[in-house]
Amino acid sequence: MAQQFDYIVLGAGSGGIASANRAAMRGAKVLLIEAKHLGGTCVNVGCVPKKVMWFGAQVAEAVNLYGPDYGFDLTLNRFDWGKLVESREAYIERIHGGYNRGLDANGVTLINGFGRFVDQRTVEVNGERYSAPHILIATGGRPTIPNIPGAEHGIDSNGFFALTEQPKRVAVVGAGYIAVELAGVLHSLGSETHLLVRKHAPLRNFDPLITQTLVELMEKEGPTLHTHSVPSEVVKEADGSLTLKLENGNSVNVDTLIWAIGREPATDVINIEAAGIEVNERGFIPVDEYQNTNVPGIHAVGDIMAGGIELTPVAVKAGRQLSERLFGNQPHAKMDYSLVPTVVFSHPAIGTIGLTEPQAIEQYGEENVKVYTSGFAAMYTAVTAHRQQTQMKLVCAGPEERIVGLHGIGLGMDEILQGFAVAIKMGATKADFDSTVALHPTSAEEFCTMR
Ligand SMILES: Cc1cc2nc3c(=O)[nH]c(=O)nc-3n(C[C@H](O)[C@H](O)[C@H](O)COP(=O)(O)OP(=O)(O)OC[C@H]3O[C@@H](n4cnc5c(N)ncnc54)[C@H](O)[C@@H]3O)c2cc1C
Repeated sequence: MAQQFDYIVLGAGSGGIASANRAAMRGAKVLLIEAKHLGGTCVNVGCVPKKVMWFGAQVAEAVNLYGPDYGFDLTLNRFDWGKLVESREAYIERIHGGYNRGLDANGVTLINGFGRFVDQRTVEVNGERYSAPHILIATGGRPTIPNIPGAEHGIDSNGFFALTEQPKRVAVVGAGYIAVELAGVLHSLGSETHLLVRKHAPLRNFDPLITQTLVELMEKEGPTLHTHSVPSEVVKEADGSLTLKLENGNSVNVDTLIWAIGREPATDVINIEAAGIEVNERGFIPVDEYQNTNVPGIHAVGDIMAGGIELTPVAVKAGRQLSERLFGNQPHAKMDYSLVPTVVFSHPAIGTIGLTEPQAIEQYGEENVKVYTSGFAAMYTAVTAHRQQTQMKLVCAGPEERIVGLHGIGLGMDEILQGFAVAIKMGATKADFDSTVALHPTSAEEFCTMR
């Protein structure tokens, strides 16, 4: 006999924990099943450890690039990668504790184990069966490894976070934000770092001003960018090093190779066939605007869903909205996937929301789009020999110049974006930005003073 719950959540990552807690707060009897660690990708091998490493890189930049011109006479003995990892993991442990306390307080039953479907209402974990009228699939994704000879000699982003020693020479393959971030961190912390991308640039789907500035900054400051570089084979040499051979005939020899070429859903291992849940050709689960799969009572949120936005706050919000709809007496609650802001923790950071300039022109017509830009050296860097570019863009549409896109690359952009995202979500126009008194002297003020 299966044990009965109101709601079973498969996967205690960003979406799963948020949904389970909210459902329990609304009175549901909830079972949460997690195969590995509470917090999922974001807390254990994603956003959180990545940001800690990025902060470490910021410290390195302050010491190496900016400190001397601010008058600091520094003698650096060494950088201890192991100590940074130790501090990071201790911080993550504290987050696990917080999650455990939250689930306990809300009365969520947590089981550690790998869940699989038995039928449309039942899952099995550790040999026991559990049933519920509503089941949420929030099992996230896993890194993709290319299908080329020797690919197994490389590691993925999970492997990056497992490194206990700093690689001396490293190649990161991939053009997305994870590749850009990992390469930036490694470079700033002192590894000889190569970033290899298939086409002409990383982050090709960002506004052209951002992509172009990122490439210029990499050319000036590193890491070494290899464009039009498609790996064909990895050879492990007698000295233990790895030679990454490319389709264009070039090769790169490194100690560590990191694949960051994308992520794929893990729907192939949870026996979804037993429940009759449809997946698309890439294995992601299609859902409607209420997070319903094709099977009544089975829902999906986060990285596992087809056509989603693979970000933690998106999974969290979708999970909570679903629980409000199912158990919170809010029958129309749903996630709004429009105007989601995104930050890339590159060097310097990128912040972006809404349409790029080409997207706005396609949507509104060139004659209805007006663009404002601003470029300058961030003040923090401008007083040093190491001046670093900031570039910003506002994309406006229609006679009222509603802001449909805001893009920036520069120091502090990660913290600047959130407030502007609120204004844009509320329908702000260029006149609204102009009528707001600037904060001086900051980089952010440029968004309110563009002419
Ligand atoms: C390197 C990296 C950096 C990132 N940085 C950012 C960032 O800065 N900002 C941001 O917003 N997003 C970032 N992301 C993306 C973010 O981590 C994901 O979008 C988010 O974690 C998705 O949440 P989720 O709930 O869908 O899945 P996950 O968080 O992946 O959680 C899924 C959970 O399900 C568990 N699971 C899987 N199968 C089963 C099963 N059968 N039974 C039980 N449990 C199972 C897994 O163990 C996992 O804990 C980053 C991702 C990576 C890889």
